[in-house]
Amino acid sequence: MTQLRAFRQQTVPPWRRAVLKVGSSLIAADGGGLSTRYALGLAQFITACHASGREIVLVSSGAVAAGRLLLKDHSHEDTSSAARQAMAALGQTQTVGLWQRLLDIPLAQVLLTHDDLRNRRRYLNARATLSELLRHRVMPVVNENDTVAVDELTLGDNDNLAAIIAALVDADMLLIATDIDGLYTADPRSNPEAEPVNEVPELTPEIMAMAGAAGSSVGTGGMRTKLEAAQKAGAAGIETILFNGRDSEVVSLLSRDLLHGTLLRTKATRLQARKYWLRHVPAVPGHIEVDAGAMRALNEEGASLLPKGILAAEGQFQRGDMVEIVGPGEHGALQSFARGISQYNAAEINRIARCHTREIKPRLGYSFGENVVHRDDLALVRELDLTTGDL
Ligand SMILES: Nc1ncnc2c1ncn2[C@@H]1O[C@H](COP(=O)(O)OP(=O)(O)O)[C@@H](O)[C@H]1O
Ligand SMILES: N[C@@H](CCC(=O)OP(=O)(O)O)C(=O)O
Repeated sequence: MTQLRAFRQQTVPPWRRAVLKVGSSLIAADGGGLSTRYALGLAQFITACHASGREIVLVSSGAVAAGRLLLKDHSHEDTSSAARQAMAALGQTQTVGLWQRLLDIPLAQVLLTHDDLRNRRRYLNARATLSELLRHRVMPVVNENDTVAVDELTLGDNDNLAAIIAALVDADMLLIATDIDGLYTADPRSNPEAEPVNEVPELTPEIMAMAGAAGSSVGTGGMRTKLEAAQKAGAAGIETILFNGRDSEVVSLLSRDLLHGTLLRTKATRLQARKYWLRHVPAVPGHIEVDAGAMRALNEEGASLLPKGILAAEGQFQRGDMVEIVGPGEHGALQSFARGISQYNAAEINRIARCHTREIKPRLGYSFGENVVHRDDLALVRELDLTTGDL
């Protein structure tokens, strides 16, 4: 490739929690199996972030590329789903092993499919697991569960998965490490005139049209899936940066929040994005009725809803459903004052209503946590300007 114009240096917006996506091209460079060559610099970056109290969820590709060499009769031509899935299963342990060797941080392997994340209950379960891991300062290492995800494997879409995970864990930033310096106005591998794009204020169709396919034999989605990921993250109010994980200087500068790459901004704020979502997810029939104390705590103190303040649940809703929350209104009538995602189904709520949180487990035999509706999943009617509040 001829010499391209360099990206200018810019400052990375402040962040505390980020999803770092590392492409196959970085940990298993073209056909050669796993290698520490580029992973080492990225591991140093992760270590520096961890040491400064930042949290990283690592979305690491590379299982197929790593597994390919380990299959006895490995053949680059054998691209059947079953062969790629076998490679992925074999390569996955190697990939996590590689990161564990390079990092003195406890790692937890998390394998997910897009289907899992479309299912509300599994989405909540994944979110609870990831936040518990982060709370314990364990770094989740996420990949697609290739063994069962045929579509995803053909699409090879860890970029989009990383964006969904960023929204799931409420990250401040999505960091995508790849084998090229950033976004160019065209694929520089076929267009030597391509210009670097340092900053994208908004992902317009013109920007999306700049993206071409993958550049290496192991990478899959190319720039297109990275821009799609930035779009998804942006809709959730999360900004994305694209940088070259092969360039040790670029990676080391990133530890000092200096970027040589592309910053993809978003106009949505995190709060707006969440409120938008809470406003647009339809509530299921039914509600949770709370007492005056809980109503006040939710309305005035920004509290989560605990079982203690709940009087009853009405309807047949499931864990993960969006439900109305009602409390005492004027003249003894019930008033709908909030809505949120319930962590328990209606029957479970009726068994734990009025209880102290420590009673949840003894009563149900299990627990999905102390909050029936977490503050992050709750919007007050007055914030949403939804209705007059009448049921
Ligand atoms: N407009 C563009 N700007 C930069 N890279 C592009 C562009 N269009 C396509 N590409 C290609 O996308 C590749 C990165 O994607 P990919 O190979 O899937 O990597 P990864 O394994 O990191 O996901 C680059 O190497 C480059 O050839
Ligand atoms: N899940 C697959 C690859 C998925 C993928 O998106 O790959 P890449 O384009 O290199 O990020 C694997 O681990 O090999």
